[in-house]
Amino acid sequence: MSASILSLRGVTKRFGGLVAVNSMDFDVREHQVMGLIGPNGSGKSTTLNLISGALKLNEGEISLRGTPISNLPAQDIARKGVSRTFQLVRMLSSMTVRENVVAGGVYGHRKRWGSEALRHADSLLERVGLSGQGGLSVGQLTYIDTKRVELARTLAGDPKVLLLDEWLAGLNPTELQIGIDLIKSLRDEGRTVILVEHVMDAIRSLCDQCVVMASGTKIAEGTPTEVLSDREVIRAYLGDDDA
Ligand SMILES: Nc1ncnc2c1ncn2[C@@H]1O[C@H](COP(=O)(O)OP(=O)(O)OP(=O)(O)O)[C@@H](O)[C@H]1O
Repeated sequence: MSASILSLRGVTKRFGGLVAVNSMDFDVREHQVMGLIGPNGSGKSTTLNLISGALKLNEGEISLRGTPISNLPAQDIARKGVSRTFQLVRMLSSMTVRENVVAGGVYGHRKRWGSEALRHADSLLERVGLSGQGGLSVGQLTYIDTKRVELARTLAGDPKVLLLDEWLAGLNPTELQIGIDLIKSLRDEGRTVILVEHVMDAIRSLCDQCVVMASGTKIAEGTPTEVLSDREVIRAYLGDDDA
């Protein structure tokens, strides 16, 4: 079994009186895909924001290979190899697709400059299915293609731990299969992936482990088959009447 690369212990985030993330504990093992799932508003995106440093914890600790990272600014966490995509894609509209990908590497784990950065951006665009599209303005892209660019941007800094926030949402069945295969290939090349996802087919076929949240708290942990047959998880998704 692979070693733990990322650990959360007692991680708590409050927004005023609301406890969005309540004493979360879990470990993510190296080279695995971990699914963070749960009903709307259960605290999944907030947890990703705490890992990436976009939000600061109220209590607890997050460590990367045993070294605490939760007190670091977001760009330092990215430099250590933890990067994320956003649920609402954030593109720099004055730049081309290729320039957006290059910009994504600026705070990354591995930096490239000049022609090397441009070549690397083109190879990432090819990888996400946007071969030859680097010169387009981002305004010319379809929704799906902006998501592809978002992933290429995140990969530009060579992250070891990739945080995907509903990256597969809104894809049609053909695109979904391509997206699933792409995430599998990222794991196969040695990256660790944490994905927040509502698409259950993707959870089943991609995740080695899942953590299920409800109202900010971890209610189950295990393989997709284990957690998706857990009574408390079914109750959290369907409500008491339907469980
Ligand atoms: N910046 C914020 N300020 C105040 N409350 C917030 C903030 N961000 C999130 N929340 C609240 O924290 C709770 C958890 O939200 P979060 O977005 O983490 O849930 P989620 O599981 O990712 O939901 P979804 O699946 O709908 O994206 C919700 O009640 C949400 O309204």
